[in-house]
Amino acid sequence: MLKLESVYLHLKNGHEDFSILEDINLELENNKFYALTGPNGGGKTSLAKVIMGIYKNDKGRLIFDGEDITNLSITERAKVGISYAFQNPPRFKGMKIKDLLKISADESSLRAMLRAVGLCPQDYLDRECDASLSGGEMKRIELATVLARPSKLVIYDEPEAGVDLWSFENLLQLIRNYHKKGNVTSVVITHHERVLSLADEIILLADGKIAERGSKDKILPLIQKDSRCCWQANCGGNDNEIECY
Ligand SMILES: Nc1ncnc2c1ncn2[C@@H]1O[C@H](COP(=O)(O)OP(=O)(O)OP(=O)(O)O)[C@@H](O)[C@H]1O
Repeated sequence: MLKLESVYLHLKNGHEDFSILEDINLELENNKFYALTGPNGGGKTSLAKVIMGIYKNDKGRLIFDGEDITNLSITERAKVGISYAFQNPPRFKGMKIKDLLKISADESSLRAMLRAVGLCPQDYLDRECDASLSGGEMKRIELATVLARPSKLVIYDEPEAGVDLWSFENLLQLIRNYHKKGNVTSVVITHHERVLSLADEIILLADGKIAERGSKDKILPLIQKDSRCCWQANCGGNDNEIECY
């Protein structure tokens, strides 16, 4: 359903150019539940943003259901059925939560959408989507908007981030139920073992490259051995110098 062919991404920070993704070749199958994991900074969010069209890849092609979507905008990709739930959902000062929800669903279902993610409609519908919402509240509201619309591919970027442990299992159940309705491919970017254990397949992304893919039993031991997933405190150099090694 989605095929990435030799995808590269560079990003500029000031005058410096950084290679973020390198020669990504990846095929996702219809109706499968994937976990995308790997070390911090490995490129998971960047890959999700390339698929959603938020970042434009420098080289390579993206094929979705047989159609070349490489040059489609974010809106056009949303229209063909690709959805992305951000790691840090954007805030919209001046916009009420009910207006954000109305983008995905009709007025009659707004209350049910909020209840489904464990928020009381009376407390939230008229609040603004601004910085006054906690990180976990904003994650739930965004999940509600994503799950309210039909998608063929949904990428959830660290749905566990900022969500309390009591609620996370319920949110995960919502994601699973949406997946089980069928005709949808789910990709959950995660560091959470519980999510890894539910996935049909785990994809390990490290250093901007697909390092491995397979079952939890195959991937978890590899992460412990992969030098790119190591703790970098001993990178050489001394604390008064910039250069290491
Ligand atoms: N605008 C940018 N300019 C330069 N480097 C960037 C930019 N945006 C991201 N990066 C770098 O790209 C790399 C990949 O970042 P990304 O957020 O995709 O990683 P990640 O695997 O999602 O990490 P995490 O597990 O911490 O969420 C990181 O080293 C990050 O510092």
